[in-house]
Amino acid sequence: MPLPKAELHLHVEGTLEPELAFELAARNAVELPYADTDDLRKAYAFEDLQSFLNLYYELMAVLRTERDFEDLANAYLERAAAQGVRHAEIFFDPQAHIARGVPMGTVVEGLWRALGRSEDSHGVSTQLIMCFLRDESADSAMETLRAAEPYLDRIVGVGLDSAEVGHPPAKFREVYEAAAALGLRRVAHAGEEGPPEYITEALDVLGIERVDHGLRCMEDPALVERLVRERVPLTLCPLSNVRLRAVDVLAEHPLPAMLDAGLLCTVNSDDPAYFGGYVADNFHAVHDTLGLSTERMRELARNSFLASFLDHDEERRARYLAEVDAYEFTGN
Ligand SMILES: Nc1ncnc2[nH]cnc12
Ligand SMILES: [Zn+2]
Repeated sequence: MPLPKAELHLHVEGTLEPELAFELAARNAVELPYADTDDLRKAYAFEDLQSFLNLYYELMAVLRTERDFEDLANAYLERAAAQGVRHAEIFFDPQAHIARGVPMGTVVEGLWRALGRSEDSHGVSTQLIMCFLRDESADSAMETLRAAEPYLDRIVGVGLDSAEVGHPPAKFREVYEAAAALGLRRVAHAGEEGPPEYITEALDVLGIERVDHGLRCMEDPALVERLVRERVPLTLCPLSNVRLRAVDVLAEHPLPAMLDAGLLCTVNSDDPAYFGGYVADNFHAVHDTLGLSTERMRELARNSFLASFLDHDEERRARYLAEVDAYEFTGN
């Protein structure tokens, strides 16, 4: 039995496995510029975030109907359950779909067909976080927020993703203010490829409660001190960092130093279909390669529930934490 955990940094579109991409392409008569799944997998050699994003957006062309989004989310939830995930806070990128003529309602209703029965079918509780694409305009983000208003009972918060460098958080001040006024929780990718200043800006200007990635905070000791003092969670994605070359090799990942510094770190999979592993694979990789003790692994699992947006259901959070505390490690 895998260690119980929450997954807090997961792009549902990044769970599109090559086999499902081809199945959906056939279903929707979409032509993919790859001969087969092996040929597609050869394209998974990324140089940086942008080279990954190019493929990530290209493959989304196969997602067209509610059923497609339902199948995508169900496939993820089934895998996540097998990896010990008890709770998942799932990102989606509506602008990337709306731009292709797929309305917000199709995306949210489709995802909800899977998420709404996930507890019964997979034993995984879920929440949805709508991300804005930071390389699109602030006006486009605001329009997207307005388009989401009929679905806010299904969306717990907003996030910010896509190409980071050159798109500082402050561009989205108004849209984050509007999101807060609607009662939405706020997170943002910061410090993945971008500088530590983007992390500070996302905290101060956007009022975020969690930092997605946040890797580069380690370049700024005063920022680390602040993140520790304010108990701001970081959603780290170690295998993603290797594949997108934010770190050279996993053995050089700063996670052990971040934990030693007292940061509230969590481990997540980001875009598992593209980066060679789901969340338990990330846990195993950091355990095996970075030599983290079982107590550190338990801390990571505890952190995932402490950092989750389960504030409306503290009883559930306590139940999940008790499961982590009772977990007996066998082998690794
Ligand atoms: N790792 C990542 N960083 C920024 N945007 C993303 N969109 C999907 N995955 C992403
Ligand atoms: Zn991400």
